[in-house]
Amino acid sequence: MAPSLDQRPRIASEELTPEARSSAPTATVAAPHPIEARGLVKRYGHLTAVDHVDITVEAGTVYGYLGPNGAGKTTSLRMLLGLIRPDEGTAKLFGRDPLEEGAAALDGVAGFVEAPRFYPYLSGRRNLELMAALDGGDAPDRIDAALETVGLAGRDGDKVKGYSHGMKQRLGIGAALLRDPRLLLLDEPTTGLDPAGMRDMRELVRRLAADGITVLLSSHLMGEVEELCDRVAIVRSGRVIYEGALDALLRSTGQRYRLRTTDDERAWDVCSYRPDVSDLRRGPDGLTFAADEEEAALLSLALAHNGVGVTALVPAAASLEELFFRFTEGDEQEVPA
Ligand SMILES: Nc1ncnc2c1ncn2[C@@H]1O[C@H](COP(=O)(O)OP(=O)(O)OP(=O)(O)O)[C@@H](O)[C@H]1O
Repeated sequence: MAPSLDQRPRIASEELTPEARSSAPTATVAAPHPIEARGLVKRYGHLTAVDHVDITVEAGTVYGYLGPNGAGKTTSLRMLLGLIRPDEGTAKLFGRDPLEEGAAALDGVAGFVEAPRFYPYLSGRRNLELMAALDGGDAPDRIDAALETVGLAGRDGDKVKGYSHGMKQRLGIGAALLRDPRLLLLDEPTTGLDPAGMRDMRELVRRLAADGITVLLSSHLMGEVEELCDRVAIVRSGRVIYEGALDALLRSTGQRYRLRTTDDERAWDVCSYRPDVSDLRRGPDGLTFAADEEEAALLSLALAHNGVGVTALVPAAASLEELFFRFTEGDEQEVPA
């Protein structure tokens, strides 16, 4: 069960005189963050899978932990949940370290790493009943609501072996909801789902976040993170190379334009010669570059002067996908501070 506000640390009243004690207002310390990890390191032989990672997830956010395959996302989540021991660093959930405090540190915390696992020959409901019995407390009373929330109320009597991958993922979230979580950790919850399954899962995460649950979502899908998350950490080779608000990241590249022309090769040359056009790139939709409005206007004249017809010149924010590839495959100096 979630710790009540009364269990939050206070200034010990024993340190005050009896008079002061009776008149002093009780000073409360700010509630600890849902996740606070400092300097996490995990090595496997010569490989440093997670390399001095700091993560702070504030209450009420949907936090994207984004990185390519093998970047160390699952290993980080395992350490956060106390499933494996870091070689260095600490991870605290609501101020408690799962390695030191065991199950008590996981009060109000739920989720799954890699894929949720169930007894295939039992029904979805029976699986949840067994888990609820393990969780204890009023978890059994939440089964119906959990099945309803994840859209399995009509299929709860079917054996899990007959569930689609998407249904199993949703049942995994249903199992997490039995714990009445304030924090959900989800490791690539849409991996392997078809587009409709992905849409349903995103919708579910959005609804849970709207209900006030803090979510840490690991993913290598930029669109998903862009759609769902307020804050992101981008990891590459075990290290966090960017951490911050998603909108700040998307704005960090300055004013950008997308340019389509009748002759992109020639347009590229014209753009390259202009000193006030920077960060020129080729994309699937023509060229993109950074410039101010005045320069964009001058550039359109220069293109016309060089016999290049402009079919589109529109302001465009850099997409997370563009930034992700730039950061995870390109030069690290490109990552904004
Ligand atoms: N138990 C282990 N023993 C040895 N190496 C491991 C172990 N677990 C993870 N690794 C390695 O650590 C690195 C990070 O793996 P991890 O699974 O955390 O990455 P990931 O970002 O979750 O990748 P993916 O998106 O593919 O799931 C990889 O190179 C992986 O091979």
